[in-house]
Amino acid sequence: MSARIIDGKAIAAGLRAELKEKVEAFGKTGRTPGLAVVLVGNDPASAVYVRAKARQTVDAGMQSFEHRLPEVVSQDQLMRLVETLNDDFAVDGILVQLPLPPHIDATALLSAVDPAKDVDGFHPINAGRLATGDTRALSPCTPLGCIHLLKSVEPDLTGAHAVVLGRSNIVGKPLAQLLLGENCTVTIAHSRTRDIADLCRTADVVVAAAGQPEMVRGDWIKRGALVIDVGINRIARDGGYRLVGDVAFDEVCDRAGAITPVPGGVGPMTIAYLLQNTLKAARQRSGAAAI
Ligand SMILES: Nc1nc2c(c(=O)[nH]1)N[C@@H](CN(C=O)c1ccc(C(=O)N[C@@H](CCC(=O)O)C(=O)O)cc1)CN2
Repeated sequence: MSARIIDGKAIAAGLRAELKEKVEAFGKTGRTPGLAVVLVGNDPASAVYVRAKARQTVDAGMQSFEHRLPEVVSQDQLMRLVETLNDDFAVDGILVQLPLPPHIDATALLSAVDPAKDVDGFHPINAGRLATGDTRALSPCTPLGCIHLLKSVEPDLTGAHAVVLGRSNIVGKPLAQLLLGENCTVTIAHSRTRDIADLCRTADVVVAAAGQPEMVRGDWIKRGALVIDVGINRIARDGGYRLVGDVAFDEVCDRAGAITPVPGGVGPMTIAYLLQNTLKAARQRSGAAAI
């Protein structure tokens, strides 16, 4: 059996088309949603993602504000920029692109973002809202994208055993909360988990967000399980570079019921949900009903 391939690129394009119509409708209230993105330093991958975010924001009919700062920017300068964006009425969403240089205290900076504009969903208030099931939560974009991809194959995940590989604040922990909200039984596994392959073999859903190239092997996967690959790893192969996920794709394809590819799986959904969160923030700030 070969797994169904979940086409995140196409699903994200569909989401953005729907969003554009909602943005147009929101525009009738007299406002255009605005997203501010802060990029620090010269990381080439971050520059690509920020360019894609700005382009897709404008394509969706929203305003894009880009702030590029040199690698040597100070914590104080960044804190002041965030405060300025918090106070700017035209800015509905603020995103600080990660990773930040090591001299920056990312936790302090992300906690300075107004929770109402925190379209990355990284602020402790939004993490708390997600954990308590508060619908006002702005939740992290990659986990939202993962849930959407899973539900495109299996709309009702009730009772499924989901194993999340990785416990980051950005993906693993919020994804576990979202899966609980879908009535899954959730296990979070990490680098200290024992017998991780055996654990995965009990899973109906495996989400790999461990940052380890091709860590999940074919014989870890129960036949018919759904596999979501969050990893994006650039590895040297055949004299060049190749993008691979945290899942050994060809092996897992032989056993899984459905699987996301890398590239073209979870990645495009992250930006689609950033745009969704920006509209949600704009609507909540203007007192309109949440999307
Ligand atoms: N503030 C944030 N920083 C980072 C986040 C985030 O959600 N918020 N996530 C990642 C980077 N990221 C968005 O910022 C992101 C990563 C990958 C993709 C994507 O579409 N990837 C393509 C492959 C592109 C390539 O060739 O590299 C794919 O998977 O098809 C979009 C967004 C870390 N930082």
